[in-house]
Amino acid sequence: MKVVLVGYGKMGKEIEKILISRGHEVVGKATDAQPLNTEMIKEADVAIDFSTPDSVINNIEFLLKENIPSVIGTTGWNKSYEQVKLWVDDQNGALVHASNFSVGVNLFFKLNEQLAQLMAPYKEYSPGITEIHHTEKLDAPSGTAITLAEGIIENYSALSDWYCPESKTENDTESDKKSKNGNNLKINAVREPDVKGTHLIEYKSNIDTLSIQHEAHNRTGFALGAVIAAEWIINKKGIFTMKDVLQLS
Ligand SMILES: NC(=O)C1=CN([C@@H]2O[C@H](COP(=O)(O)OP(=O)(O)OC[C@H]3O[C@@H](n4cnc5c(N)ncnc54)[C@H](O)[C@@H]3O)[C@@H](O)[C@H]2O)C=CC1
Ligand SMILES: O=C(O)C1=N[C@H](C(=O)O)C[C@H](O)C1
Repeated sequence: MKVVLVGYGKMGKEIEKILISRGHEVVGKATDAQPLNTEMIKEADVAIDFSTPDSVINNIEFLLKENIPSVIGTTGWNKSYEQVKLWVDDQNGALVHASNFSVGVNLFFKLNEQLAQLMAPYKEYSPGITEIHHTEKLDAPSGTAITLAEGIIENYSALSDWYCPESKTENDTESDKKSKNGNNLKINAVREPDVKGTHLIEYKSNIDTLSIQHEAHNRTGFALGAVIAAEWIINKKGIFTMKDVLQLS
């Protein structure tokens, strides 16, 4: 397949290696210096976007108008989800998005939901999420941590929402940062040099702590998952997630 890379940073470069190893061709690379344009997508079968929270919505709108199926890995745009869904429907387009494209994290999402169901009756335990990423990351909490929080909240009736004291990009008002009432799940967002992505779920009581963790050792899993999603989305119509690609629903 012929692919346009939208964003050619840490992830764009990793995806290029996987594309070439699977016999695909990169026909365009959009960056902040050279944004998407009609010339760049002329030959493309599909676009893979790992850009920035500020640029991704314009990129999605452009790709839908140009009828190019897209894989969206960029995080930090959850508040625009309903708008994007409408655009996909209106344009009869094709888009697959995921806060995390790695197979390991998608299995971890399932495990997280099952653990929340198991823990829900035991009120002596308090759940919490910690995510650790590299210091260049623009959004906090991570998209993966938000998906994990939603998975807990859906299966754990004592919780109604999440909050993150270090919140950036979307929930960045002072009231969001302080909204730590009893029904809210705390996400700690930690930034350390060169960390690829670690997510820790803990249920703490006075007696003990139960925990599950996913730690990415490199970016290969994210990139491979995104390429598998690109191979899958061609000739489909609608809005999908990695759950659909992996048939984990
Ligand atoms: N869903 C997943 O599995 C994963 C998602 N991500 C997400 O992917 C995104 C990118 O991550 P990195 O590659 O680490 O960031 P990065 O900072 O290394 O690269 C970002 C790229 O976006 C480009 N860019 C900026 N404005 C643009 C525009 N208007 N049009 C096109 N490109 C533009 C920059 O020039 C740069 O090449 C982040 O939102 C991150 O959270 C990262 C890893 C895995
Ligand atoms: O920015 C990153 O690096 C990552 N972002 C994604 C997220 O926000 O969850 C996925 C992964 O954790 C790496």
